[in-house]
Amino acid sequence: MNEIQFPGNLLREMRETAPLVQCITNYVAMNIAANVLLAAGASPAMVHAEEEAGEFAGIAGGLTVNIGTASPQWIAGMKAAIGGATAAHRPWVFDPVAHFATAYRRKVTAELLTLAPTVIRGNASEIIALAGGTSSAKGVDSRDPVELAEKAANELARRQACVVAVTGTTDFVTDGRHAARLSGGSALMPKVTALGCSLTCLVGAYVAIRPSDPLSATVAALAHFAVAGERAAAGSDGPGSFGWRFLDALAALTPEVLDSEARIERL
Ligand SMILES: Nc1ncnc2c1ncn2[C@@H]1O[C@H](COP(=O)(O)OP(=O)(O)O)[C@@H](O)[C@H]1O
Ligand SMILES: Cc1ncsc1CCOP(=O)(O)O
Ligand SMILES: [Mg+2]
Repeated sequence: MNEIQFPGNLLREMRETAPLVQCITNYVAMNIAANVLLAAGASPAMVHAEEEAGEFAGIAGGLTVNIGTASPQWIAGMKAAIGGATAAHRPWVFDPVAHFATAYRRKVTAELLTLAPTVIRGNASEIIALAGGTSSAKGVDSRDPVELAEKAANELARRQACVVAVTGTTDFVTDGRHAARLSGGSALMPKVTALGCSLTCLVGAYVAIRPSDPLSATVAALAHFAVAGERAAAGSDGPGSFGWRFLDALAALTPEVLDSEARIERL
């Protein structure tokens, strides 16, 4: 048993405070991630230019950084934003999309990891490779089960002194001392592009609400996705209708239903 908080109170605060979240994500994800944050109750802003990203990070409650379609100018914007967030004592969340795929991605990932992310969120293949193991992935989609990534996640969390979230059929979250497994969601979720990237942005929103407890905040974000995903899948014909039903389900979810339907196993 551990101290991970129930997610309902955090969702209530999300709706009351609508935290401003600076999202530096990829071209594929920008629109869906902004809609996911609005549906959940947060206020997204996609601000990535080096000239303004650091300044903006000082007014945002949290920052998220995603290397899915990164290029040198974007990396400069990410580093400026992380510098601004760090100076303002704001949390930042890292999504290492397919970081193992090319030498360029490996280099920028190594650089960003030295800047002390508060949370790392990735799929199982990404987390296994980030911890130094061999993953089976070829691109942005995972080809490894989450269970295989749990040890890697714990090692990475201890090495980086941060929270690590691994997502897939089940999810696993750890800070290297306490951990949780979450079930729920739907097999339709990986059939809609950039839902993982959008989840990373939602982790940024919850961590903005609870910067002092990033483990509970990350669990709350994953629980919000898992319950909304399960509810949305119930009436869906396929990825298309799931996509809009999922946004509706994120918005309709109440703190009470979140607490009663979230399946969180505290480890
Ligand atoms: N087979 C599945 N069953 C239930 N939920 C899933 C499944 N695959 C992914 N998810 C959910 O989809 C969301 C995105 O996770 P994932 O697909 O692992 O990220 P990524 O898009 O970065 O690869 C998470 O909320 C995760 O729990
Ligand atoms: C398809 C694609 N290509 C580069 S980034 C990206 C989106 C990946 O999104 P996710 O990691 O959430 O599946
Ligand atoms: Mg991803």
